[in-house]
Amino acid sequence: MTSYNTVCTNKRDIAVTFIEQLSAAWQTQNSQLCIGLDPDLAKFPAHLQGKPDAVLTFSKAIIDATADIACAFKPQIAYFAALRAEDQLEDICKYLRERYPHIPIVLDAKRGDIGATAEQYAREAFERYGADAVTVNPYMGFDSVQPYVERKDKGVIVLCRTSNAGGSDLQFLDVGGKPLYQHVAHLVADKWNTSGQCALVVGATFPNELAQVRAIVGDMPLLIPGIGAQGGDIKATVEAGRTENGTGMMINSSRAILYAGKDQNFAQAARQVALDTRDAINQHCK
Ligand SMILES: O=C(O)c1cc(=O)[nH]c(=O)n1[C@@H]1O[C@H](COP(=O)(O)O)[C@@H](O)[C@H]1O
Repeated sequence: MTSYNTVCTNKRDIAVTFIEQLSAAWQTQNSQLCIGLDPDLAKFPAHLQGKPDAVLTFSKAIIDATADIACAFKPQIAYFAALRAEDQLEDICKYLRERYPHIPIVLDAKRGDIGATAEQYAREAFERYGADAVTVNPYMGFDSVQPYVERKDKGVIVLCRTSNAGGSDLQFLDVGGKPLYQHVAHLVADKWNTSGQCALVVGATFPNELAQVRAIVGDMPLLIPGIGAQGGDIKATVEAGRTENGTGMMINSSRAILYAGKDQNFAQAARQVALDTRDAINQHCK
C-alpha cells in the first residue's frame, strides 16, 4: 500500500517523558487527533478475513496511512485480548516504537487494582507492550495508581468524566458539594500529579463537564474520546477542552476512522476521515 510517511529518525530519547513526547507531537504533527486501534474482525475488509495475522496487517495499514496526522495511537487492550491477539499487539507496539518513535502509544487498559497487582499491570503496559502512557481507573485510590506514577517517564491517564451515559451513575454523585468527577480532577491535579505526568479522560459527549475539568486542571493533557461513532460534536469539544494556547487535547476517534472503508482501500478511506477530523479539530483550536 501507499506509504504516507517518511520514517522519523529522531529517537524517543529526544523527548524523554510522555508529556514531552505528546507536546512535541502536537507541534510536529499539527494534530490533536488520537487514533484508537480497536480491531474488530467482523468489521475488517473481506480480503483480510480468516488471515491469521489479520489484526497486525490491518493495524499496520491504518498506522501507516495516518501516522503523519495523529498525535497518538491508542490500542484498546480488550479488543486484542478477546481475539487472543496479544502477541500481535506486542508487534504493533514494537512497530510503532521503531517506525514512529515520535508518536506516543497510549495503552487503553483502564486498570485499577491493589498495589501489588497494579505493579504487574504496570509492568504489562510499560515493559511488555512498551506503552508511553496507560489509562487507569481511580476507584481504588492512590495506592492502586502508585505503581504507574512511579514510572515518572510514563503518562498516567485517569478516568474522570467518561463518555458513556452510565458514567453519570457514579461520576455525578455529590462528594462534599461537588460531583465526583470534579473531585477526581482536583485529586489528580493537586495530589497525584507530583511528577507532572498525569492526564485525565473526559468524554467529548459532555462538553459542559469538559469545560469544568479544563478550568480545574489548567494545562494538564486531556484524553477526549467520544467524537465519531459516539456522536460528540468537534466544535463544542475543542472549545471546551483546549488550553489557552489551543492545545492540551488527545481527541480520540476509533471506529469512525478504522472502519470508514470496507474494501481493499480501507486504509485510504481511514486516512481521509482522519484528515477531515484532524482539520476540523484544528479549525477550532485558535
Ligand atoms: O479511556 C478511553 O479511551 C475511553 C474512555 C471513555 O470515557 N470512553 C471511551 O469511549 N473510551 C475508549 O475510546 C474508544 C472510543 O471508540 P469509538 O467510539 O469507536 O471512537 C474506545 O476504545 C473506548 O474504550
